[in-house]
Amino acid sequence: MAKIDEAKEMYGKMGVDVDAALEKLKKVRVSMHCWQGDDVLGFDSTELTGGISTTGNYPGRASNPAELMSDIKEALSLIPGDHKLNLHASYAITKEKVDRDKLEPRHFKDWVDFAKENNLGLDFNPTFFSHPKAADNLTLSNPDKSIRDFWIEHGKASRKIAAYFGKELSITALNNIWVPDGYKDVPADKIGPRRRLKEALDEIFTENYDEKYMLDSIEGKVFGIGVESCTVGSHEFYMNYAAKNNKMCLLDTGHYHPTEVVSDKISTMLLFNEYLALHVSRPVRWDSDHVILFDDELKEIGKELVRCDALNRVFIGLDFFDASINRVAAWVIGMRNMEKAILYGSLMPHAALRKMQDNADFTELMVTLEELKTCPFGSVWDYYCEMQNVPQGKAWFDEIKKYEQDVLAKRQKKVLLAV
Ligand SMILES: C[C@H](O)[C@H](O)[C@@H](O)C(=O)CO
Ligand SMILES: [Mn+2]
Repeated sequence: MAKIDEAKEMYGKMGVDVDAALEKLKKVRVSMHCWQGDDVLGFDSTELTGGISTTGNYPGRASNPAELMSDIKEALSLIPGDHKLNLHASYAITKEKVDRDKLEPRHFKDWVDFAKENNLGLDFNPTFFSHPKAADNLTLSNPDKSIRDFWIEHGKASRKIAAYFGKELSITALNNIWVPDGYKDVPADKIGPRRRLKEALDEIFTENYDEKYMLDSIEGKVFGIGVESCTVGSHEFYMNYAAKNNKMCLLDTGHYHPTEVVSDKISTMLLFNEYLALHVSRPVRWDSDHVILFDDELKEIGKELVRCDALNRVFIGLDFFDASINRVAAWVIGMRNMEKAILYGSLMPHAALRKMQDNADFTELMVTLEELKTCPFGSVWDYYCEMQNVPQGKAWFDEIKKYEQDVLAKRQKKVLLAV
């Protein structure tokens, strides 16, 4: 008997329809973040600021649009399904010298063409860091009105660009605002900066866009490097702002206290909001942005998205950046793991489990959950990869090694020759 037939039989005995689970997974577009490919540098700056950092010096970093696109294509060829690409404003492709407040849709036309060629949706993020006007980590909350106005214009420009993506691709684009604003040491005034951030957001959001094309999200955080004592855009700030202004909250799994888990927040957010956005990351002791693994918390997130029937209400994006390993492999590992987590969550008899809980059959609930853990998940995942014409098991890594030898290593050589 083929492995997949054995798996279908075993899952069937647990009350799970494997084919239905695979159909569900096929429809999910995960947003792959472009910034894993170049250590978040973008094309308009040479230094990463904003309280985030990459560590490592693995050879072959993409340093121009052609290289980044080539690496993204390589990664996509090893990831099952059709997805989205998440861009930052710092990745505009233009020969003009254009500052961030003056960015226009045309500066992203090459990305739209790329998305069309590769069957991708696009998401967008204004870039409020790695810029001289963000040098002291105060952008939309800066006491200096001229700096605030610059960033407000950037926020407005980014919404227009996101709406252009949505219209061109017929896939709603998410425009996510994250600002690094905060204070290294105990501030004397917290309500002032938060009021300025609130008013700046109000200005950014004055124009209405068709929700078919673009939706806004706002991303809070506990702290960043250099702004350890106060983050202006905290979780509570954005949760309240979003509720009052009909905006979407974006929960980054690395942006909470170490014992808090985002998987436990999803159901609450879904009860009070039509949509939710995620940045799936892996915090190791802090917001370290490690590559996501198929670990317990990722499985919990996958389970929650499925059992809340929320796969069409949650914008799933990834957010990690590791410069210590092959960057293309990092994308493939993370994207495949996110998909595995959704599949894992789909291979569970949720209605029956819910009934056990409601009937206080906690013993049977525990027994069933434990048995599910040893069901042949791997055979179903391999089958999905085969259906989607991407390598199964570890075979995808052979392709990465070849790409490293043929493409990435040559980039490094070019740099050495130039030295
Ligand atoms: C580059 C991203 O936009 C950034 O990581 C942001 O989303 C974040 O999570 C900052 O900690
Ligand atoms: Mn994030």
